Amino acid sequence: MSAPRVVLVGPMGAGKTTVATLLAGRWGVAVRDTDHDVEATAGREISEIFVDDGEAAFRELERAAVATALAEHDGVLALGGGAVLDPATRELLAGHTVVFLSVGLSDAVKRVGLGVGRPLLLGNVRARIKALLDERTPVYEQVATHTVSTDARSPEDVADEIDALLEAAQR
Ligand SMILES: Nc1ncnc2c1ncn2[C@@H]1O[C@H](COP(=O)(O)OP(=O)(O)O)[C@@H](O)[C@H]1O
Ligand SMILES: O=C(O)C1=C[C@@H](OP(=O)(O)O)[C@@H](O)[C@H](O)C1
Ligand SMILES: [Mg+2]
Repeated sequence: MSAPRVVLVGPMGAGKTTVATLLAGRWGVAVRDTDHDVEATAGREISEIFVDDGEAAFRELERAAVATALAEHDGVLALGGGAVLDPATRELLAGHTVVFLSVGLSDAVKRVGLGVGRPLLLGNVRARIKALLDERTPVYEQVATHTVSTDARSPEDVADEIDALLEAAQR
């Protein structure tokens, strides 16, 4: 049975997609991102799925995408920021190496800009991110085997820490 070498979770703007790509390049393994898988399955962008069918429909596609990726992907896997809200997904994550990329409000706001392409940030981006961080941080902590802070750090620096953490865990 294969399992991802590492699964990255955390809020929008934590750098999951960016750091997953960096790590996979370093390790010479494939990268997978459940947001991309959902878009490929639906044949539409995430913002279109939200507008056309609503968030619940997106979450159902996301739940299936995460389950498939956890079962068949053996490289680096980035989840969308809200994937861990699903209890079945949290159960599936048990036993995997899961890194919570944490980010504070001000860095997250800088990184997502106007939030284009992230429908949950429509309106007041700062207020939306604050609410999501408050609500979800305990859930990220619950599923994570490791936590890495990304505030004021480059993606390369974050990837270095994950690399070192996993190497130490294998020893
Ligand atoms: N450590 C970092 N420092 C500064 N900018 C970053 C960092 N990580 C990611 N970014 C930038 O922030 C934005 C969001 O990154 P992304 O990887 O899409 O995050 P996520 O997938 O967690 O939502 C991108 O423009 C990316 O280049
Ligand atoms: O936090 C969320 O609920 C979401 C995060 C997004 O992914 P990123 O965390 O990669 O931006 C994407 O799945 C969707 O817009 C919803
Ligand atoms: Mg992403």
